[in-house]
Amino acid sequence: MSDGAMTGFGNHFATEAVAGALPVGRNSPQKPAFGLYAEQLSGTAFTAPRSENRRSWLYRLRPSAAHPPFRPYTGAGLFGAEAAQGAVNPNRMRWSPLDFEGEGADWLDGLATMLASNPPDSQSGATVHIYRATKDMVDRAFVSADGELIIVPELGRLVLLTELGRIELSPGEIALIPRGVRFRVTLPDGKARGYVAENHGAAFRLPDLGPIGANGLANPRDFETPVAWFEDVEGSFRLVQKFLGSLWETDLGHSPMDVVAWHGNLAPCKYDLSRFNTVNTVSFDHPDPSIFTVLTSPSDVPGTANADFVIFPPRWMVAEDTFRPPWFHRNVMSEAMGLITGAYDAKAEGFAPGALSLHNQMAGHGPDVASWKTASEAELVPHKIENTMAFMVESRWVFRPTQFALDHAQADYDTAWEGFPKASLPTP
Ligand SMILES: O=C(O)Cc1cc(O)ccc1O
Ligand SMILES: [Fe+2]
Repeated sequence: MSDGAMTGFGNHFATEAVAGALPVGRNSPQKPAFGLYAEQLSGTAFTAPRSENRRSWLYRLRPSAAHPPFRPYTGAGLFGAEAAQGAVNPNRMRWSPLDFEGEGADWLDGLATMLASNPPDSQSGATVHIYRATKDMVDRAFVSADGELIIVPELGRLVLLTELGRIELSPGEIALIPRGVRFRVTLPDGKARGYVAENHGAAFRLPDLGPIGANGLANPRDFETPVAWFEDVEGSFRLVQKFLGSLWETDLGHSPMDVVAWHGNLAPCKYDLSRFNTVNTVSFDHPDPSIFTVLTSPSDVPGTANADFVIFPPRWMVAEDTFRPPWFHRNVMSEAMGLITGAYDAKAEGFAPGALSLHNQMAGHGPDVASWKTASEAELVPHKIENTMAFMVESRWVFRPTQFALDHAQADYDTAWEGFPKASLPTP
């Protein structure tokens, strides 16, 4: 965070870029300072229980209501695409890192929707996108009415210029942008690729820690929310909104990042994944990956997430008499995975940084043959898995590949599990 940051997850923050802009003791004074406009941005129903309630008050140069009608936007051909038509096949799927093609695109036009689950108006499910960008978003902003966004850079830094502040984001960090927050993206390195997990359900929050206790995993104080920042830009400026999976555009004539002060607990933040306090076995067996949950979006079934954002960070492996990598499994939850850096301990080949994999509900998966062989024969001395960071979006809802995803999947992923020797029982 370049211009200062406020720490904590979901805290009630108060910040002003110009002294005196933030009203004291009330939200909506008759005449806000300097002629600013007060606006409430709600992330939950007004009547949501206090522990769930998320909203912020924004004090801006112009009301965000001031714009002409939205018209369809066709610039980002692969973004917002629906799931492919026809029956969803149950196959395990994997995608090599997507190329940077043609003339290049900014962050918005460079988004490709890969996996969609429930329609956004079901207020459940998650959508997984990949971005490839080589241009700054200059005179336009983006907003998703469909869900909050976890942005996961894999290649190149991003600057997220949001209504509520500036976030500088490097690979190894993630940003969380609430539903409805407008932003544009610039590329300090001129080139960027990464993932976006769009959550249509209940807002992400830190998971309960249960017997782990009061500390551990992602600690609240490591989340950083930017202080108020605004740009006073007039002239041609467009806003593209994602709404029910489709893209719409309107002309604003000014930058919507014109919020001079704000307060509340609905705000973007970032988190450095290297701050994650990884907890794991010190005896035997490979624990369930829920111990690596950074953020969770609960559903209406207790313990059954709408979506969990899980990471596989560097860690010591010390388990005795244990097959240490992920076991073979079939999961009632559906798993989309990406790799930010390094290698993943269950896949010796074919899963490079920038790749994506999908193991939907009940798909048999786990270590590939090479990883299984190595781990089955390894001497079980303490071993540190280093220089790696994979992540998983695990959901109770099946992920449906888009047509683009179906057309670009690796052809031979099933061979990852080809050639396991059969167990041989003792002769009776
Ligand atoms: O399938 C995967 O690679 C993800 C995963 C990792 C793990 O350690 C245990 C279960 C699981 O689904
Ligand atoms: Fe899995």
